[in-house]
Amino acid sequence: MKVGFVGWRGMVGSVLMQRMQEENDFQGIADAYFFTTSAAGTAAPDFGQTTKTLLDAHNLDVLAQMDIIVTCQGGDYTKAVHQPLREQGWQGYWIDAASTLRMSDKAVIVLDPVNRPVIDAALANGIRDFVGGNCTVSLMLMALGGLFERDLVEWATSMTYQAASGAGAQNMRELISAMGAIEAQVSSELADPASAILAIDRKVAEFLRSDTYPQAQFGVPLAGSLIPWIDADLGNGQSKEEWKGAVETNKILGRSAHPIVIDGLCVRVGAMRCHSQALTLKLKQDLPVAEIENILATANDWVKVVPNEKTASMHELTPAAVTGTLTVPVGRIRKMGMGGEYISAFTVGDQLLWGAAEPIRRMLQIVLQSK
Ligand SMILES: NC(=O)C1=CN([C@@H]2O[C@H](COP(=O)(O)OP(=O)(O)OC[C@H]3O[C@@H](n4cnc5c(N)ncnc54)[C@H](OP(=O)(O)O)[C@@H]3O)[C@@H](O)[C@H]2O)C=CC1
Ligand SMILES: N[C@@H](CC(=O)OP(=O)(O)O)C(=O)O
Repeated sequence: MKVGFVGWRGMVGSVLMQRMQEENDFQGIADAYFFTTSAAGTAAPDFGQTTKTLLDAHNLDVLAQMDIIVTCQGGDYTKAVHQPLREQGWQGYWIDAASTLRMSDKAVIVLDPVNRPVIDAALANGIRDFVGGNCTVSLMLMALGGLFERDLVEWATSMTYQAASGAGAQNMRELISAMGAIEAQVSSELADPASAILAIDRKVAEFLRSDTYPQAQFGVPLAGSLIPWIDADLGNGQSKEEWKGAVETNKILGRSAHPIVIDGLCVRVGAMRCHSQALTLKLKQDLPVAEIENILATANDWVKVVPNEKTASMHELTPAAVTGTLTVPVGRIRKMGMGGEYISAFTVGDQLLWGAAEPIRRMLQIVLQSK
């Protein structure tokens, strides 16, 4: 099988390459090819493949020679290349991290620990386009998939705390720069234990509202603040990120015809690469918390139920604890005051791993093993 990689050096692509190396995935690929939109003909990364130069990612004739194309290049690239390639008769597998094709009837959203039967049925039916889900959706389903799998959820609402990485590499840099810039405003006052906290606070507030605060990427301050809107304004009061929560979840679960109501608010916070979300779920039954925890804990190999206690929650249920790992902890599970069917949950996950690269990596393995 000839496998072409596009977008391998971007943030998501780099995490994908890192994971493929960790899992020795390249050993199972007879022929790997690396593409570029900017530097065709220069040296390719060395993952043991025979072709050592980068190929032009816009050359349809070269792309058409691939059996599988894996792209983390982004939605504009998918828009420019996917349809023309299909129109010229290419029958290969297209595995994509971008959102462009997710809601297409000809594409499946992949998250195999949750929807392997949907993926297998699609492969059997000749589907060739497989797309990773929105990071927030994938992480929510990795955490709470057990309840959805057993059809126990009547409705769910999520309030998210999304990391800077979801907006891109430059946004992560801006967050760190802004953190440093805030500290620099008041470093002398901080060094003096006798300085007045309200004077420090006033200086920080002035800086947050000033033109010198670094905000070229986000447009407004993130460090020392938050941004209660992610992605496009759909014009109906909902953000596109919030819309994805419902449509993608139901598509992943293969129940778009009988959708579960899912809605919430998506908020950007000053975390680096872990998305967190607080959920309220109405279950169809009044189940004991221990049974709910057991259903969640046994749903896949990566979810980890954190006891609803202060110490465990503070140490195990945070971006600081989870970043860079494949573990998806879920905790703060308790019955809410509204009644026995209403439960709360809080979950954290690395949005570059299960939120982006890992479902793509695993889908490539599934296709390779199906041949
Ligand atoms: N960020 C996220 O959280 C998620 C992103 N996605 C999807 O993945 C797509 C890619 O996202 P992301 O990885 O953040 O994008 P990046 O901006 O990091 O990378 C995209 C491309 O930019 C080019 N590029 C230009 N300059 C550089 C540089 N200095 N370092 C690395 N690459 C550079 C590369 O293409 P070339 O080599 O051809 O020049 C690279 O493949 C998104 O558009 C989105 O569709 C999906 C889920 C989550
Ligand atoms: N929108 C997500 C990141 C992302 O890339 O999402 P999508 O793959 O659905 O475009 C965020 O900002 O956190």
